[in-house]
Formats: sequence, C-alpha cells, structure tokens
Amino acid sequence: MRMVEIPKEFHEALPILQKIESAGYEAYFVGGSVRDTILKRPIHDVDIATSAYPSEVKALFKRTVDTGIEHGTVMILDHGTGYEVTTFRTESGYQDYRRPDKVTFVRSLKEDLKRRDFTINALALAENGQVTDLFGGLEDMKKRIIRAVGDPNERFNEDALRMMRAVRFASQLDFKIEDETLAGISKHSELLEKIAVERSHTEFVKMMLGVDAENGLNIMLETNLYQHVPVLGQYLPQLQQIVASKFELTNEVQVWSLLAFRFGFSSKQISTFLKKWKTANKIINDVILTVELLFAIQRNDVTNLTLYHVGCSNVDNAIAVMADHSKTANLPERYNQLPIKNKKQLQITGGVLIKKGVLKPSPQLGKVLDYLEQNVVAGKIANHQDELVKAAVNFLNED
Ligand SMILES: Nc1ccn([C@@H]2O[C@H](COP(=O)(O)OP(=O)(O)OP(=O)(O)O)[C@@H](O)[C@H]2O)c(=O)n1
Ligand SMILES: [Mg+2]
Repeated sequence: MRMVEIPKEFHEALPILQKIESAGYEAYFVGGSVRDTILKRPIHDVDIATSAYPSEVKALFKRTVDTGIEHGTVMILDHGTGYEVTTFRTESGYQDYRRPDKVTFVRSLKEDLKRRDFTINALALAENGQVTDLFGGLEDMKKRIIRAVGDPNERFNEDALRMMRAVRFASQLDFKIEDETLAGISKHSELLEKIAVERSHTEFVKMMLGVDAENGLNIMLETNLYQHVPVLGQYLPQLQQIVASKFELTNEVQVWSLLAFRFGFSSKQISTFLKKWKTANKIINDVILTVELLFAIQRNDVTNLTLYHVGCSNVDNAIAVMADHSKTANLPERYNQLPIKNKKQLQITGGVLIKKGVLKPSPQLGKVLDYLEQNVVAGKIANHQDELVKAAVNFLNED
C-alpha cells in the first residue's frame, strides 16, 4: 500500500528521515502512529525506526539526547519538538516476562517488525508513503482483528503486558481478538502478575474508556486476566453485571467510581482498593466523593450540602456513572442553583467577624464559619454580610 498523502503530524519529522536516508541508511515511521493514521484516528507520538546504529544517528544531527541509548533510542531535537529514533533491534532473554535480557541492534527492518506485539502495530511507513506490511497488518485492520505477530505464546512471554494491550486495543478500536491470540491470553493470564501495577493500570483505564469497554472487560473475565490484577478477582458477579450494563465513561475518576460503586465500597475500602492499583491521591479523593454522591442518588437522598461538598466535576462524574438517568436528570440544575459553590463565595470571613466584634480570634471561629457556610448552602441563611453577622451572633448566643 502506498499512502498518497503523509498526514501533517509526520511533516515536521520528514527531514529526519530524509537525512538518515541520504546517509545511506533506512528510516521509517513505526508503531501506533502508523496504525492510527491508517485507521484515521488521531495520532499522538510519532516514533521512527532506523537501520543506523545509535552512534551513527548521533553523528548525523547537531542536537541529540540519549533518552534510551541502551535500547537504541536517541531523541533528535534538530527538527520540531523532538523525535525519538530507535535503531532496528531484536530482543532475547525475557526471563522476567517484561523486558529483554539482551537487545541486539540489527540492520533489517523485518527483524525489527518481527519482535513487535500485534500485526496492526508492525507496520512501517516510509518517507515516500510506502507502507511495509510483512505480517498481514493491513488485512487484519480491514477485518478488524488484533492478532499477535507470529506465535502469541512467545509474544506474551516476552512482555506479559501485551495481554492487557490486546484487550485495550479491542476496546479502543472496537476490534476482535483473533482466536489463537485469545487462547494465548487465557493460557498465560497469570503472567500479568509479573508486570508492574502502574503499567497494567494505564492499560486498564484506557480499556475502560474505549468505545467497546463492555467487550474489553468481558474479555478480561473470559481469559481470567481479571484474576491477576489487584482486587477485581474477588468481584466476579459484580463485574459480570457491569459487563451486561451499558456504560460510557470519559475519565479515570469515572472508571474507578463505577467499579467502587458496584462493589459497594465504603470510603475506606475505596482508598485500600485504589492504593493497590497505585492510583494518584487526587483521583482517589475524587472517586470517594463521586461514590458518596452515587449512593445518595441511589437512596434518593441527595441534599444540597452533598452536591456542594462533592463539587461540580464530581457531580458530572456521578451522572456519567449512574446508569439510571431518570435519577440524575435534575442534578446539573440543582447544582447550578446552589447559593454558593465554594467557601470563597461566602460573603463573610473570620476577619470581618472579629472586626465587627462578634467574637475574638479563637478555635470557635472555625465552627461559626462552618455553621454559616452549611446554612447558606442549605438556603437557610441569605448570603449577605449583615444576615451572616446576625446569624453568627444568634449562633453564639444559643451555644
Ligand atoms: N509491549 C509492547 C509495547 C510496544 N510494542 C511496539 O512498540 C510500538 C509503540 O509502543 P507504544 O507507544 O507503547 O504503543 P502504541 O502501539 O504506539 O499505542 P499508543 O497509541 O497507546 O501509543 C507498538 O506499536 C508496538 O509495535 C510492542 O511490540 N510491545
Ligand atoms: Mg505510541
């Protein structure tokens, strides 16, 4: 296949390919950017592979950085924002199921493409638009199939994360996993435990955000992969229910909130669950708030105070996760109509209360402000300074 027009994302990098080629070596665009171009999907990172050895690449350009020199990767800064150029290589050893013991630089494109994970990821695009397809990647794209390059057992033994990548691509691209590749995943699913949780985490979240996430999750159940990631193994019936329901998620908070809500987790359980997945603290906090609101929605017990405390973005997250939209239809409007959205909008401060002689600086000040904030949110006190001062005086007299 010959691409008539090379997409604009590649243009800035074309001088790099031309320079390497004019020095007598081969150079190609490879990996995800080629796959996504042919599938007419947005491209993120543009990777380049070459027959030139790293020292030869470095000799050709003025500004280079050794970003991964031991496995053959050099970043070239001469053109545009920086492009990673990696020498064709073969890999061997893989005693730990995640990275090779030995990388050997080679001059042959075929050898390089042979060690890649799936046929759709083993395509090379030349500067003139010619696509090299040695393993039927183009045909598999047409048939919408994820197929391992060569023997799936070998590919998954080399890097067990590839099993999660297969599931992620199936969900993201709405592709089917070819039978032998699928059998390879079932056979080797336990190898996933050898992989750093952070890497499985990335693939799992991407999978759950894909267009066919129900299918992706279902494949994790059918192949037993779910038993070899943190916590999910104990929740098969709940996961089956999630698979059977339709869901459409747009960020990581929603992914974890859906699971935690369906698993019936308390805040403490959510924290333990997500720490096992090495999730960022900010995400954990947002999930706790989102799930708190989800349970309130389920109980038909959403107060203004809950909406206020959960915050705008997590109200949106809860709405996205809740399957029953009749229960959430009025929430955006209710949120918008809250008298205040955050503490800063309160028309009073501790300083003003002190200045007006309502009370002296003391630990009680915080209590008074909390009282005012909660009652403004609940609509019981108007958010005007005079009213707030009056309410503070009354509160102190009652106390
Ligand atoms: N475990 C892996 C990871 C990557 N690759 C190869 O390296 C390329 C680039 O890897 P990466 O950027 O991690 O994935 P992409 O396929 O580019 O997917 P994404 O769009 O998420 O970047 C892949 O296309 C594939 O050829 C591989 O063979 N095995
Ligand atoms: Mg990529």
